[in-house]
Amino acid sequence: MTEQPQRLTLRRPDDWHLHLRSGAMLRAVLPFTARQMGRAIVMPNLLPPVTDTARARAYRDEILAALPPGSGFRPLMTAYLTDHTDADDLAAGFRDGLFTAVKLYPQHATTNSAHGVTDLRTVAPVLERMQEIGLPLLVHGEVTDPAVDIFDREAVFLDRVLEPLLQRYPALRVVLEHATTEEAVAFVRRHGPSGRIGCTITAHHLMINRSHLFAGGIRPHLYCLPIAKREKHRLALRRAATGGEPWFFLGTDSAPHPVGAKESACGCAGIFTAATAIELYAQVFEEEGALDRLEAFASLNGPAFYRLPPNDDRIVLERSGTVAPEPVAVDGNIAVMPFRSGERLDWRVVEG
Ligand SMILES: NC(=O)N[C@@H](CC(=O)O)C(=O)O
Ligand SMILES: [Zn+2]
Ligand SMILES: [Zn+2]
Repeated sequence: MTEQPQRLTLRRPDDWHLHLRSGAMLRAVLPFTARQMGRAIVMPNLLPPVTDTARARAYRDEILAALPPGSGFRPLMTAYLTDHTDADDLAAGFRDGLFTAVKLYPQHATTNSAHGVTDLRTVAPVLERMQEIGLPLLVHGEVTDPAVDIFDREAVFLDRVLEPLLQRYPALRVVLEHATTEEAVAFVRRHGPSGRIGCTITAHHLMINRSHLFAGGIRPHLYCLPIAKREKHRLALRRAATGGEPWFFLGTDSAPHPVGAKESACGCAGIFTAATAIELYAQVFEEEGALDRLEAFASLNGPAFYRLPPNDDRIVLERSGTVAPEPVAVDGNIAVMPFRSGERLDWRVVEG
């Protein structure tokens, strides 16, 4: 039997799917990510959404101003695709290094998606431009057809929307965000070798299945979109994340909401995992006997897809473990609940 490692040194990871929000919420949650991650793809679903270069610049400035002193964290900005997106403005933002990607929210698919795209045909000129200049499209991959069962919305999206999209735009680079099903894993594997598809996997979808949402009563803090699926899907995601294939990479989809908005008759979708993101992934990789593959998933595969260099510096994790924090104060009596709050995790970040 090999001895368990006590310390783990990793090239500093990045978070390729993150919600930072704005104002007091941003100031409360950003330090957690900035402590661990070198960069993050920052989601644009604010109210109002970040739809153009002017808003993205202002949002980036707000994020930079909220960083702890001396932090080297870099936000990578995204544009929220709408029926009215201006392709020239996006292209200028990409050329100037402001935009790293464009985000597709099918209208009403998830939190703050009311301005999302109603029909992909409307944005055809924008997608053509993106494929021409190499600007990646990030997708929330769920159909919004209310006739489709919520647990099937991702799998149906792959057939009805994503496969035709990849065919119609043969050079468009796409990231399927927050994959939750074995169908998504198979889809990404099938297209992965073309080099044009990436896929983020969250820590929580590696840890919970749909039964956890109802364990002993309804668990609003485990509600997110796409919703957690059956156990067989969780196991497929674990094999994908830990299997060493380069098209799967870390994206927490950490999505903070005030506790009151979660613990409600109509609770918001989103799980706040940023406080212990890398610790959660380390735990999963160790359980799968794949700690040696954590660095590729967390720190190398994402930059390779985005054609960026990996981070130069490193973080150190130690087996002494940690306890996921108590609710994090935001403003007045508003707080946000960390995933696994109060529970013990096996690893802790000690340097970085
Ligand atoms: N994942 C979620 O459940 N919620 C995200 C939106 C999203 O990523 O779909 C949010 O902004 O709260
Ligand atoms: Zn989403
Ligand atoms: Zn998200």
